[in-house]
Amino acid sequence: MGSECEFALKSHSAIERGKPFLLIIMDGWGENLEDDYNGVYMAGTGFLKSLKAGYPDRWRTIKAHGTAVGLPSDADMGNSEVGHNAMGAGKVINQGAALVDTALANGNIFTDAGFEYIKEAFDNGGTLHLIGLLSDGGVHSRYDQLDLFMRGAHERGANKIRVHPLTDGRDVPDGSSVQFVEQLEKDLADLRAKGCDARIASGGGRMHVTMDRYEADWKIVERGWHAHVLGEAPHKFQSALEALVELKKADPKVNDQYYPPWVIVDEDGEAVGPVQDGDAVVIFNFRADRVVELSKAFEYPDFDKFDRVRYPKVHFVGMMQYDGDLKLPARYLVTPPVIEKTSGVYLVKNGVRTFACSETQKFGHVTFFWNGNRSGKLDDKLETYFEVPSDLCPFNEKPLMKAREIRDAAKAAILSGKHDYIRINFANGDMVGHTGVFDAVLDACSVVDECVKDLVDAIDSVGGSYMITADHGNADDMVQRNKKKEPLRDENGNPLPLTSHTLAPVPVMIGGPALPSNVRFRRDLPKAGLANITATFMNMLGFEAPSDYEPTLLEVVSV
Ligand SMILES: O=C(O)[C@H](O)COP(=O)(O)O
Ligand SMILES: [Mn+2]
Ligand SMILES: [Mn+2]
Repeated sequence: MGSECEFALKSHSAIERGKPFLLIIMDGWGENLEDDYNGVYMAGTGFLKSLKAGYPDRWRTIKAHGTAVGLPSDADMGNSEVGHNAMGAGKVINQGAALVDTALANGNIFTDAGFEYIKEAFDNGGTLHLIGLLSDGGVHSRYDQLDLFMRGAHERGANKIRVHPLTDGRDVPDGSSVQFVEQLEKDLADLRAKGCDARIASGGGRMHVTMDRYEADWKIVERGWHAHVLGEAPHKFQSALEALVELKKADPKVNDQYYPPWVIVDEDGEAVGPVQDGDAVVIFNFRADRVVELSKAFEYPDFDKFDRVRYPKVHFVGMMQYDGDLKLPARYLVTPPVIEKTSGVYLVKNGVRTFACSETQKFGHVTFFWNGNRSGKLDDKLETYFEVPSDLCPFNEKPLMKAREIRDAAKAAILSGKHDYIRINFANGDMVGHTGVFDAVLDACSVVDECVKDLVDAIDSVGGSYMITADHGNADDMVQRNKKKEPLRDENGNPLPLTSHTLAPVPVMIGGPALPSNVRFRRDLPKAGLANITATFMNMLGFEAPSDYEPTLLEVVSV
């Protein structure tokens, strides 16, 4: 971590150290068009609305999407990984999606060590398996990257390819899985025409099969292992399209996110693509959180989270290395972004006592992503990380999620006097927003408003200060729209739900008795983004921020 003095921070000129500082991230909470489809606006969010009266001195918005958070283009919506990385690090980091684009464009993805390793497998007759999220959402993966990679791999010797797609409906509209599977079938047919035995082998919906995160429910990964590796699933079909159509016919409640696992079989009922000894396996997601668990199942000989039944000896790589501390996986195609000297590192070196808390679904966001994709604590003595276990159901069924439990834990931390910096994430706007169920989103946003108010009251009572912000939009727009921004409807006239994040900016609000009255938001940073909040909250903790961080949003005015 370098020498202590390298990390020593100067005191801030106007804000003193010593009073507790509360940082709240409202996940999936953008500032958007105030109409009937804006869940944040339509919900009982009176407290947060009242803070807007602080505009422009203590309430403003910042960018949370596209190039402002290191994504390839301004058409890319923000997401938790890039958002929490930026807020934790104080810098705009060229993110996984962009790094994979570059590696495909300059060809390095096919010459680096990771590819050499899988090539050994298919040069010796092994099948190349590709497992990952099938969409153009650009949050965990992108279809064009998969397509370019498959073609490039075939040109370099992969003669048998099996794709194991997970349907999305979360970063893209529900129902779009059919188009993506059709596109994939077309591209696989092109490969077959070139002599490659290329097929879809198994799949399922991302929230039910394979893509669990933060060990919320290993059963999800187990289902994926059975389908992708063992070639076993309760539902067997001769084509992926048939799987999507028939499974939906059998249960209309099934959607892209929650398709059960399925396997493609030949005329004899044999699975067409189980993973065998000597095969190559690639996870083509670039984002870590939802593929760490599957990576462990492939990589760890002594894995014990479920019975793998069969553990094939394969050449396994990730699109990226998903966890730099665990070195997981050991082999990967593209080197992940290096995120160093994060705010957490500086703050522990300067003695700040931190309490970080969320529920399981967002726990790694305020710890792992926040600390630049580092697992574990930065300092055992100074930091307390507290996880509230999430429910295991679709979150529209329990839209309050664990907001009140997180509030209670944070309140106790504030009142205890044992922590200088309390950092929490409320998952509701995002996790319920992804379900597309508007009434549930209203409950989700209202409970966040209630809990934020309680915590601001607690911070006031101890003379502290607070910053409330968000990582990207989601609940702020719950309808799909045409180019004129008019809502789209189905054949019965019902609005078509928007399950994905939005491109909206997010609000930032600051206050509390410890914030001197002559400190306010400056007016000269109209294009500020999430990375600008880092220097800002370091100021609120009483420090000048490191000089290479994006500038603070604060200024001190003379009174
Ligand atoms: O993984 C998910 O749930 C979504 O793809 C993105 O949501 P997040 O970036 O808010 O986690
Ligand atoms: Mn998020
Ligand atoms: Mn989300």
